[in-house]
Amino acid sequence: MPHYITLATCSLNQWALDFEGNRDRILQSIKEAKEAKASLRVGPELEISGYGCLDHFLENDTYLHSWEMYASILQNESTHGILLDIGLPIMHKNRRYNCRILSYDGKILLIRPKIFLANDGNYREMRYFTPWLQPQYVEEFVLPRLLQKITGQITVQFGDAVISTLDTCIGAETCEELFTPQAPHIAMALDGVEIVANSSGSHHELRKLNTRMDLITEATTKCGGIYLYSNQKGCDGDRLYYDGCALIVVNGKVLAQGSQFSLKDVEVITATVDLEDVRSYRNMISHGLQSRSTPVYERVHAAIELSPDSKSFDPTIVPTSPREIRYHLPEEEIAFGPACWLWDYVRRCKGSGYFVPLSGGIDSCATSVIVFSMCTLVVKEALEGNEQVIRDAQLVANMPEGWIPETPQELCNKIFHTCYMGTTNSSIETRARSRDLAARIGSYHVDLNMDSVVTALVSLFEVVTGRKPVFKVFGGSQIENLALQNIQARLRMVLAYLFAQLLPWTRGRTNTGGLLVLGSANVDEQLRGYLTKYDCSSADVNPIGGISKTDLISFIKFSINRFDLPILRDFVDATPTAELEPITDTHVQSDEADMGMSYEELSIFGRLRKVNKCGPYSMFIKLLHEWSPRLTPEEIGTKVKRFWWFYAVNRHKQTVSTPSYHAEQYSPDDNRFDLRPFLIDPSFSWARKKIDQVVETLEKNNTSQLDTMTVD
Ligand SMILES: Nc1ncnc2c1ncn2[C@@H]1O[C@H](COP(=O)(O)OP(=O)(O)OC[C@H]2O[C@@H]([n+]3cccc(C(=O)O)c3)[C@H](O)[C@@H]2O)[C@@H](O)[C@H]1O
Ligand SMILES: Nc1ncnc2c1ncn2[C@@H]1O[C@H](COP(=O)(O)OP(=O)(O)OP(=O)(O)O)[C@@H](O)[C@H]1O
Ligand SMILES: NC(=O)CC[C@H](N)C(=O)O
Repeated sequence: MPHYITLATCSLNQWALDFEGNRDRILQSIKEAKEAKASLRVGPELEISGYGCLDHFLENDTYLHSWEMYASILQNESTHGILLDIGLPIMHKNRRYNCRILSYDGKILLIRPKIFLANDGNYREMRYFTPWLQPQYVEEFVLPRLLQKITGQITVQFGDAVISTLDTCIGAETCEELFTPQAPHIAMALDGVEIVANSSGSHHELRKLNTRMDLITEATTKCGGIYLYSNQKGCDGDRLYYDGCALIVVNGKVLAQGSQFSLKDVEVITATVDLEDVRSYRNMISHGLQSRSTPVYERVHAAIELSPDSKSFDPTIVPTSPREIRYHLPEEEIAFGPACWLWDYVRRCKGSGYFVPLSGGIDSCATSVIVFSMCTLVVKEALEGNEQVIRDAQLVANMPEGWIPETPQELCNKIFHTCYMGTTNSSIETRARSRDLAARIGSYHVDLNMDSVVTALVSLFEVVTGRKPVFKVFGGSQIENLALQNIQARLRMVLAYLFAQLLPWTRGRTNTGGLLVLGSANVDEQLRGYLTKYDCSSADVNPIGGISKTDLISFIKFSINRFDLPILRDFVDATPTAELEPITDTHVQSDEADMGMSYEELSIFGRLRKVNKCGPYSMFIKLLHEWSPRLTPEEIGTKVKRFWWFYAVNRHKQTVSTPSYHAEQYSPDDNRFDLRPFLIDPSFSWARKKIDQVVETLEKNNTSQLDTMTVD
């Protein structure tokens, strides 16, 4: 006889410290879960405070307000009649824990603290929370008086227990715990827990979703059981975009999957599952054998039924069928992730739109296409009647109630401003590409010449010092050549802020704020330091600062058809150039020639440095194997040494790099992700000696095979 149970999980666009907004989204998700007749609802990690509060988790107010919001949820009778699993930070015995509270009908059943905290890459949970670290251990927790009054309970269980209802058993695993070698769901499954609810705050990274999906499907393929995955979504106040993708999986098969990128603040997914499927799947010898030696969880008994009475067959309850997992292409991830992040950013900071210096090159073009993608998403959602999106669009565009944008171009024209800032070194091609792209996406475009400003500053310098710098092509030194480039680049930044502040005013919008300036330095040029400090790379936010040049080019190619922008073909075909040096018959500036390495090589160096944690010497050894015999050991050594040289001399630029959407595993973001000193001896003298020694030995032996030699 089947035992059908309907379960709900969700993705919520929570915002750090937006206690009331977060509470309202939680209430909405509970409402939708109940409407779908679900008997259990799980929400994202720390959903009451928002996951990304960072050092605000050290403030007692965060704990107080979280309890206050939680109390208002429990008090609200519309939240009764469903088992709730809600995330919030809790103080216990003067220690701060990352917790979930399981409750039913206004009574708390269990507080489950996170056992294994996330503490690598972007995560620093150990800075704010104490890990519970003791699986299966439970203590008593005295409720705050506010909660005592509401629940009539004085103490509740606090620790790693599970909930036993009249018909099934439910356990909680929190985000990172799924990623650990000995994940809690294993012991829980072996001890008879049938439903594992995972509450997460997990961010987007290009090509990462399958790691999460593989872990969940593998967990339930091996252990059997139902896995309910909930995740935060959106920009909650930082460089990360949490990418939702709530999931319901049973015995390795996906039954429901939420969207990874969307502008819906609340997204609930549900599935109806037969508990008997779990029981028969687990009827395997190996499962039975290992269950004899597994630890036993304390059970908190709740006299409630989550599945309807199985004696009376109800033909209206239909089990959900399995479906394929859906993944986006990396190009789609670039189109939608940063676009959703930008929308949250501009609406949450009550901005009037964005401004980008549009050069006619790939990077600022990609930035503009991402803004266009944002407008496409907003218009689609508005036309489908999403009230929140309509309200936000009216506020950002400074339009009256009742206005709904009908095309992405219409919205773009109101909120997106592009500006070509030409000099005598600019070409007609880049100017035309900027103008044509702007016309196609509908942005409000300004085309200006700034030679008079550059000349004014250089003349001032001449008057003060009596010296006149000249470009290298006209006989100047390297130092003069760089200074003349940098002054153009830096003045563009000053003009960008001036125009961003005043353009809305020139368009008659006197009662709105300025525009946010977008930067468009990609991950590779930041890593190499191929940018002028405090030029257009110094902006308010940068949607592509975590994306590699090679991925950006694929994204632009993909966008030609995806967004019907044939003009993008011209951007792809053009050679990347800064256009800061005079063009002569024999000289046209080019990025890769300037940098002394290709963008493809930069991606390889970047990955080895950050992801594989290589220093110069081990990077050289790895590349020796990969690049021989195409390159000689000496050539490989020279490339590696050159990369580390430029990385080190330019590292200081990362300390002021514009906050970027985190997208890439090898991001050099100094402020959150890639913590390094910024005063580094670029010669790496000892590593250099070791590299030279290997090169010398290999050349003496006339071989590129490392295994035929020994090095000290
Ligand atoms: N160790 C250190 N710690 C802290 N700050 C340090 C520093 N060393 C220099 N600095 C500061 O940094 C300044 C040097 O940096 P910066 O002014 O940026 O100048 P710099 O890095 O010397 O030159 C700019 C680089 O960007 C390239 N570029 C220029 C323009 C456009 C593009 C493009 O992508 O299209 C590329 C150009 O070819 C060159 O490689 C120094 O004057 C000093 O103020
Ligand atoms: N002529 C220009 N007009 C407007 N903005 C410019 C111009 N040249 C450069 N910029 C701005 O300065 C940024 C850095 O300039 P740079 O020449 O280094 O371009 P890049 O990093 O190769 O990017 P892109 O591919 O967008 O040209 C550009 O992304 C753009 O925002
Ligand atoms: N909040 C967490 O525990 C997140 C950690 C996990 N490694 C992730 O990226 O999803």
